[in-house]
Amino acid sequence: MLHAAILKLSLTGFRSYPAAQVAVEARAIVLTGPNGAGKTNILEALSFLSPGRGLRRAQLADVGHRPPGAHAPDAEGAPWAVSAFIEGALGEVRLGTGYDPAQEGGQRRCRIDGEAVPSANAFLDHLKVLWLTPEMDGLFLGPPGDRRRYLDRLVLAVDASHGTRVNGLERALRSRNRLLEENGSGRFLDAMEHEVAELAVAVAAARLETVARLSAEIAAHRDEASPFPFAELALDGAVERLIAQHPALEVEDRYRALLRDNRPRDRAAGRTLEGPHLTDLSVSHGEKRLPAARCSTGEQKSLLIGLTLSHARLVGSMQGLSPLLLLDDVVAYLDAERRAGLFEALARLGAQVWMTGADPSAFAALETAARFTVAPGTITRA
Ligand SMILES: Nc1ncnc2c1ncn2[C@@H]1O[C@H](COP(=O)(O)OP(=O)(O)OP(=O)(O)O)[C@@H](O)[C@H]1O
Repeated sequence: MLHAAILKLSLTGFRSYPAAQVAVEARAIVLTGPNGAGKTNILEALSFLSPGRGLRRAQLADVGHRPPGAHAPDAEGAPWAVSAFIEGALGEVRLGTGYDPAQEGGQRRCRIDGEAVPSANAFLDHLKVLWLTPEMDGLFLGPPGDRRRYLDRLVLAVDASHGTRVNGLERALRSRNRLLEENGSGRFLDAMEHEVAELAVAVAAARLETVARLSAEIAAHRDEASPFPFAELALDGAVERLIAQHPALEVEDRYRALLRDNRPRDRAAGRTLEGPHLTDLSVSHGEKRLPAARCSTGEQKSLLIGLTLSHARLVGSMQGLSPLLLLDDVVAYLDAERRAGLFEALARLGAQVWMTGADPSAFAALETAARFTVAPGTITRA
């Protein structure tokens, strides 16, 4: 299998970095430095080499560099850019992305080898970026929306058109809700619900397919010695239930009928009360057969690490190219056995992995890693 890799990364006006450059040739990259030094900022920059708002789900205007002590920035923020020379699915290529409030629209701009592309979706042909951050620790206890977003990122990495589908569904639902509120004509509502149902079934089917593939990937490796528990996954939602119970050809009609029947209820609620926009991803600890939310904090963390590794294997085997992995502050919290298990799993995966931590000694066992020291505004080879 081929392995995607960042060869060179350049940041301009990005978070704590007025300008920074990093050249790497290793499979494992370790960034260490004190709290607040700017380690996560580097991972965030890499996460912008994929669709979406990066691993912090940031507003574009917040990302541009603010010099220390500067007055509060204006709402539009400062321009910023991330550029990476990578070895990807189609060979060596330069991916560039950034934001400039002076440019019309204030959208994120993306380029491949200097040529503008419509969106970061185009990056998926070259590179998949997966991440695990401390903010995801609460995933199993938090609201379903967080798990749905997590699920959709899992799907997006194996099915590049999923983002467009999900956005389309959200737009169509907003239009339906507006029509209901305005007491729009039945004919318009019929047409809108037709669109909602088509997109809803496509979104639910793509999620179910990814969950099935991921479950198969987990099952294929569950007998391997690993310090990370295997996860059992399921989707809980109205359309998923229809897909499980009825022939594929009937599902869209049935969901459309449900929407029609629910009009009075949905109008009163001001939103659509059933559909894949409310689906939940349920995760259980495989050996213990216990919902993840009832596992200990450490077990939940281990489950997430195991899921991330399985997902990375799945993405790699589907694309023939292992993804880039970003592990923010993951290693420090693991005991020695789990740490060794993680390093072994990463070596087997072969993917390029960027890891952060405050304490360099946590990474001592990674003999071939490229090590960098991060301080406010700078990143230097250790
Ligand atoms: N737009 C910005 N301009 C300048 N500095 C910023 C901007 N956004 C965030 N920062 C600074 O970046 C720093 C946080 O960086 P980051 O989260 O990468 O730290 P870290 O090294 O990962 O820390 P920890 O070990 O605590 O996780 C903070 O000091 C914050 O003030």
